[in-house]
Amino acid sequence: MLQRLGPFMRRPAGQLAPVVRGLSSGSVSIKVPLNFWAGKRRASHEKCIKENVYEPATGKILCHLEPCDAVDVDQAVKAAKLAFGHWSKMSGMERARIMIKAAHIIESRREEIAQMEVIDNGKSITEARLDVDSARLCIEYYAGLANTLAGNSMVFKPSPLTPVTAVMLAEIYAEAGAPESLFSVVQGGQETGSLLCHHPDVAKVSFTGSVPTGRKIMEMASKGVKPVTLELGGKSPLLIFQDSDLENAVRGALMANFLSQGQVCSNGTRVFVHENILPQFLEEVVKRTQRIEIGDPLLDNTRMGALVSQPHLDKVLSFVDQAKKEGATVLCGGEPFVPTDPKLRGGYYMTPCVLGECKDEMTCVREEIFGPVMSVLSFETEEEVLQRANDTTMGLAAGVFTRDVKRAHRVVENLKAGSCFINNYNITPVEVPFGGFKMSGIGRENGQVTIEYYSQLKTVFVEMGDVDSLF
Ligand SMILES: NC(=O)c1ccc[n+]([C@@H]2O[C@H](COP(=O)([O-])OP(=O)(O)OC[C@H]3O[C@@H](n4cnc5c(N)ncnc54)[C@H](O)[C@@H]3O)[C@@H](O)[C@H]2O)c1
Ligand SMILES: O=CCc1c[nH]c2ccc(O)cc12
Repeated sequence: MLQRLGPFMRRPAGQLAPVVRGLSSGSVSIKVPLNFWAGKRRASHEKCIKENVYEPATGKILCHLEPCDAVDVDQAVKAAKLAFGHWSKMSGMERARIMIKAAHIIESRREEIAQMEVIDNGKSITEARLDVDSARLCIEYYAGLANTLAGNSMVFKPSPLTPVTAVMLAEIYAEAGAPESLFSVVQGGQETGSLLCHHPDVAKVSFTGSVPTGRKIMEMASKGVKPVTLELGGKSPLLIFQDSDLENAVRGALMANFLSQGQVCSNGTRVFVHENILPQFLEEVVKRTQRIEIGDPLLDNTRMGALVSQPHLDKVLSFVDQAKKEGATVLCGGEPFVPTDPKLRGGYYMTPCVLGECKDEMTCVREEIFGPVMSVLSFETEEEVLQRANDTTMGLAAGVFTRDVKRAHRVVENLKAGSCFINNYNITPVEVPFGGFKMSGIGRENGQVTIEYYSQLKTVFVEMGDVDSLF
């Protein structure tokens, strides 16, 4: 449980809380360059047009993004190629030691990294601390496997909306003793992304993003016959049967919809509830949704921060308008939210929304919204709900709430999704593979199997005797 304690929370007697310089929303302005390769932060080589990056919590300019052009990308990739040479010559044990050191640095800077992630992304500090813990656990887990494996170097392009914390990770690996450019960061949008996909020295492309962009990535990678891992979008179903523990089903539905302001790929946004328990479910889910504390994401009691950008907030709100036009009922939320604190007034907040009387053909039920909008649908039979749950082009995750173990297993066996949850939702431990069926993606992240997606198999035949020739 220790990993879940933040410095402002209760900790075991005798353990000192780390001293953390606290950031506050609206107080940060980043002037240092955000690209990183060959051992240091770098500006783009050309005086390119800088793009404003905004702090979601306040709408203030946080920093300026200098997109990397072909020369920058080429430098970063060439440097990564050199790093790969050094890294592959190190023993598994040496590589594992560096990874463990990086994990320790992350642990010691937990609060600082989490606060910067909040400023960058807009999510609550409580979630950001858990994300930092996940990152550390992930590195520790793979360090445990590294002893027996070959390694890779990586050039990472973050979303242009959240460019800040990836560079911190690059600095941490460098501090931990990784070869120069083992993990590099190039900033930019689709042009920079496409330069990476096309670069002849990039041997593998791993992409996290939407289905339409994923399709373009696959197309670009196909030109160089490069393998791809695609972690794409979802429209995942959550099935709540009549015999479920209603209290836990409601908790599960909230966890399935409102983490990170609903900006989670695996969210269970199509909530199918058995018709006999629908009124009780709706009453409770609406009551709890209305109680969600929205506001300054750096405050400990905030449970919902700001969405990632103004255009994205507008898009999510327009999905709610469209749902109303198509006949759904807004049971709560779905409105822009203006916090009372004047410094947050330009932030991208909305009230979490529950839509009732949804039907399968509505836009809110068919399309990924990627915001805090739960669509609730009613069902009668198991057979019917399974057919409707699978009636989607995506298949990232799915969940079922029931007290009947046989039903739970039967339902999960028939759900076409990469991660299935029984009586819970959105649990993603690093030991367990994560990835989608159908258009939700290709390949897996996490777990041992992921190693396969980042490795080449080489078969070597050694003849110890004479060649048995037919000629
Ligand atoms: N399956 C997963 O693990 C997972 C995790 C997080 C998010 N997602 C999905 O990501 C989406 C939200 O993220 P988003 O809005 O950043 O997605 P997006 O597809 O708009 O952008 C993702 C990234 O692709 C880059 N990009 C855009 N067009 C490109 C192009 N033509 N060539 C190369 N790169 C290009 C962007 O700069 C960005 O870095 C949702 O659909 C969500 O479900 C999936
Ligand atoms: O938005 C989706 C993020 C996510 C949640 N759990 C996992 C596990 C592994 C991943 O690669 C992404 C995610």
